[in-house]
Amino acid sequence: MTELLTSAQMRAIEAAAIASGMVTGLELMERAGRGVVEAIFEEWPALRAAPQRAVVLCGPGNNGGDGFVVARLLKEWGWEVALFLYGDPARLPPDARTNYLRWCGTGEVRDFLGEIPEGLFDAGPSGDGVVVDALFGTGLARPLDARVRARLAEFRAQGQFCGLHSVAVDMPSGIDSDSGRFLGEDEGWSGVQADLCVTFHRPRVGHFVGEPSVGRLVVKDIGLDGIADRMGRGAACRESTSAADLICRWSGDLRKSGGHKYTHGHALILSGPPGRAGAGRLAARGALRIGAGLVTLGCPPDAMPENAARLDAVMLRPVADGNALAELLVDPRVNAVCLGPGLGTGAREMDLVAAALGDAQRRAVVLDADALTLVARHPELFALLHEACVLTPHAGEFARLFPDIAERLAAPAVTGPAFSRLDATRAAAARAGCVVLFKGPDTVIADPAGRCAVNAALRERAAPWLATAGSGDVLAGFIAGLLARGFSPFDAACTGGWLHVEAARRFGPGLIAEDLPEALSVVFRDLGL
Ligand SMILES: NC(=O)C1=CN([C@@H]2O[C@H](COP(=O)(O)OP(=O)(O)OC[C@H]3O[C@@H](n4cnc5c(N)ncnc54)[C@H](OP(=O)(O)O)[C@@H]3O)[C@@H](O)[C@H]2O)[C@@H](O)CC1
Ligand SMILES: [K+]
Repeated sequence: MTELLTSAQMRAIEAAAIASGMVTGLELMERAGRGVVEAIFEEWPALRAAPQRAVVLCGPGNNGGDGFVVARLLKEWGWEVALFLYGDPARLPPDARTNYLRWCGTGEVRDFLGEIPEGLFDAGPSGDGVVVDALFGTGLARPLDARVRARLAEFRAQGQFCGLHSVAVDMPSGIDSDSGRFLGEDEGWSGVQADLCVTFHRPRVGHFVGEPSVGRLVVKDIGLDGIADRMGRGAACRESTSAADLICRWSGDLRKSGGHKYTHGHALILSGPPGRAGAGRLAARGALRIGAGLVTLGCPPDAMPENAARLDAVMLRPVADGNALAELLVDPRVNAVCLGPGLGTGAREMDLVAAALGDAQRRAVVLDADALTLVARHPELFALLHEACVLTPHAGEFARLFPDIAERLAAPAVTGPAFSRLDATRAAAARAGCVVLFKGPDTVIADPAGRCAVNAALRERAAPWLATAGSGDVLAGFIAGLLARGFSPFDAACTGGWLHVEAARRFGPGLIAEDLPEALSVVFRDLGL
């Protein structure tokens, strides 16, 4: 797992490091600038071969300070560097001002809003180069002024047109680092995507949620590791607990060590009427493949022949109504229930949801798709949610369940830190009193206590093939299977989500939902299980 930080947490860590005397702000800035230059050469090794051209855009704060360092270091490499400053040099913060003065000893400072010199974007002597955006980083507090935005877009676009790589320092300017959202009324504006974004110490939440328009993200060490631990019991330490975990590994133990089938739990998947039971079967197969010892599909009696013809290892039971479900749940070995995929939203299904949630044992329940619609429609069902439940809404279902939270998330972000998908999911989990997995390429999982994780399928971990019918049904089954195996609701949601993306990535193009459970065995083998 990788820890993600908010901008306030990052500031607290930096401030604590500086206050402890272990490093100065100027040293951190030097390391940051050096990190950016290293990342540029690592990303495009050919740039090392001969001097190139750089256009460096510096802003009025310490992000601009990093830009002055980058400009100076590239100039030392013999590059042609043109530097543009937005803001008054006399008002730069002290470390940025020091680096401004160092730069002034070697090169010219041009006005960011002034004329763009002719031929500026002609590639360097070897036909290559970079445009470095060091206008704003974690200090962005409000939307960019229209002139700044237009000029930044012009720099990026012309640079891209002329074949220069686009590099953002810490965050592409204009994006709020806590939410990944563009600040401003017309949120969709993004200028041109940065090919490379170089951040420091730990990634920020905004690098993984929202729409961070970054081709590749590199995190450079600037010597702050362990600072929160070393600070001991100080306030900065408490402030710097992580905002979220990016799931890079599974969070629970997936190994199966001996025992018999009941040792690994029994998941019950409720399915819908004849002709609509495929979604339930997909969920059931997912639950079985992920390692539940037993999986039963409970379907309306008239759907028995269809399901019997399609199932082997998955067991089948008729479940006519809520009473029939309650009878099944008398067996304490049935320890996880999944409702939603292809279920329907009629009286029987409402009864089933009520029976599953009202069960005295308070066993683990995954609610997806139609079950979420029912819970959104009927406050009496919502009131039955408890801490062993997992809700897996996509954006539409989320808006039906939590309309005011969704509205707040959809409203333009005009000040930083802006309301993020993380904030929204946390608020939803607190209100529902259970784990919420808010689906998207930047899936967020939160529990009612505020614990939060991001399962980002972005950039090198992108899995566009997951946008296929039935893939959500399999995810619900994965989570149900892990709950049956004894994972906590939060770990089941995190691990299920992580494996879902990994399975899709292993299979790749051409993926359909049926392939997801089958691809799990390859993922497990790669994990050494
Ligand atoms: N701290 C450290 O030790 C290290 C920090 N590092 C680097 O520092 C960066 C953070 O620096 P930072 O806090 O100075 O914020 P930054 O992003 O430069 O902007 C602040 C300035 O912008 C202004 N401003 C804000 N919004 C605006 C707008 N829309 N339009 C116009 N102006 C606007 C704001 O003005 P004000 O809001 O006060 O009017 C203020 O002047 C961080 O991203 C990393 O790159 C690294 O060197 C590692 C060590
Ligand atoms: K920037």
